[in-house]
Order: sequence, then structure tokens, then C-alpha cells
Amino acid sequence: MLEVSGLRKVYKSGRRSVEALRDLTFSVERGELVCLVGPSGCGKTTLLRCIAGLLEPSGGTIRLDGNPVSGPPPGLAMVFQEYGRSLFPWMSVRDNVELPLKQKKLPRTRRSVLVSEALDAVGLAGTESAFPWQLSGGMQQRVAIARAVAYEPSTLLMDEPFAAVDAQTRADLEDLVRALWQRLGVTVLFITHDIDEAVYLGQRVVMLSSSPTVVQDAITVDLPADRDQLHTRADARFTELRTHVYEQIQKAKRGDPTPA
Ligand SMILES: Nc1ncnc2c1ncn2[C@@H]1O[C@H](COP(=O)(O)OP(=O)(O)OP(=O)(O)O)[C@@H](O)[C@H]1O
Repeated sequence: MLEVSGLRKVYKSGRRSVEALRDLTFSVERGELVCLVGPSGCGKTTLLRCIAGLLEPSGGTIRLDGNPVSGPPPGLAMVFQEYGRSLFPWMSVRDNVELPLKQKKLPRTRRSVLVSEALDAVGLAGTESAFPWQLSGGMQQRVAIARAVAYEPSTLLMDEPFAAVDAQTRADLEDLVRALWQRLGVTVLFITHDIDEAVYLGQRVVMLSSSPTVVQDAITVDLPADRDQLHTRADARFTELRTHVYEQIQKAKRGDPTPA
């Protein structure tokens, strides 16, 4: 479970200070999939860096599985937008997925099982000896997801992971994330600029305001758990929910107050 409470971050350099995050409070329950959307520049990177223990908040607390975050938390794995930069080009697919498991000091046999299972789960069995640059963008992002999954995290943080792939691949990867999440029971915080993606994927959608950032609104996505690209997106309730999120994001951009 991830708990962000009263999070504030002010960047200070000399006499200049920028309040990026004003007061962020939200939580992601154990095993929940929550999407976070907000206007550009709303402090998403700042928030991520705080959750990942790479940046010290100016105020408030972050807890992961009950423990205060100070430094990179052991139960957290991340998937980034720039798969090209997050995979090591000189390492095979197998070695890329295995690397964090070596850092975790798992024995060789266990590492081997986890790597094979994770690559199988993302539909990449048989690519172990390929190098990332020999794969398509979508396949590289699958490798990055396999690496995160193999690590067996309690929480998966996904930072606009599909922003750089084509629409068809993106749809496939969205379905992959939901399938893995349902299968593994992992807690997922998924950050995206794409409102449709947030509603399609999430059990809840948390909307952020413009910087200095607060939580603008949060909704429960009361769509059936079994989702598919064709029927879910054509559902009248899907349209209602996306309209609501869109309106809130527009309000956030204009700086309108948060709803009561
Ligand atoms: N190191 C820094 N020093 C000073 N101000 C910063 C620093 N990093 C970010 N900011 C400011 O904090 C605010 C939030 O920035 P951040 O990069 O977290 O937003 P973002 O939501 O990730 O942006 P985008 O959606 O465009 O990627 C911005 O006003 C930015 O100018």
C-alpha cells in the first residue's frame, strides 16, 4: 500500500523558490490499480522522485507498505516512458531482466526461474538472447515491464510507460498491464497524460491540479473488471467518466478551485 500524505515540495536555489507540490494526499490500497492524471508541468516527475526516495520532500510523508520512504524503497519497481534509455543496449534481454535480481542477491536458480516466468508473462519467451536494439519499441517496453515484474515488487510505479509507442501497441500493452495486475495482485500507480487510458486502466483515477499541485478530484471507475478495448471504450459509462475527468483537467489548467 502506498500512502502520500500532505506532500509538499519547494525547490530552492539561492533566493528563488518554486513550490512544485503544495499539498498532495492520496493512497493506493494494496492490490489496487490507480491512475494519476494532471496537466503538463503539474509536478508528476517531482512526485515520482519523492515516492522513489530520490528527492526529499519539504513536508508531508510517504509510506510504502507501512514504512516511511527515505531512500529507494525495496518493494518498489518502476517502468519509465523512455524504454530506450532504461534498458542497457550491450546486455541481452535475459541479462537486462536479471540485473535487479542480482542486485537483490537472489541465487542463480531462482533468478533463472523469475526471468523465464516474467518474459513468458509479457509474451517474450524465446527472446532471451536478443539485444534490446534488435526489438521493436513495443517489445522493448515489454522487456522493461518483465524486468519490473521479475523483481516481485509489492508496488509498481509506471511513468507514462506507453507515451512513446504507436496506438495499436499501446492498446496491447494496456491490456497486458491489466492482465499482469490481475494475475499478480501487485499495487500499481500508473501516471499518464491520456484521459482515456486512465479511465480504461484504473480502478480509480486521481486528478492533479496545476502546479503548485493539490489533488483536484478523484473518481472510482465503476466499469466491469473485465475490460476490452472495443466494448469498454464504447460503453456509455466510459464516456461519462472520461468527460468528467476531461472537465476536471480543464478546470485544473484554468486554476479553478477543487470541487467540494
Ligand atoms: N530542480 C528544479 N528546480 C526548480 N524548479 C523545478 C525543478 N524541477 C522542477 N521544477 C519546477 O517544479 C514544477 C513541476 O515540475 P515537474 O518536472 O515535476 O513537472 P511534470 O509534471 O513532470 O512536468 P511534465 O508533465 O511537463 O513532464 C515546474 O514548475 C518546474 O519548473
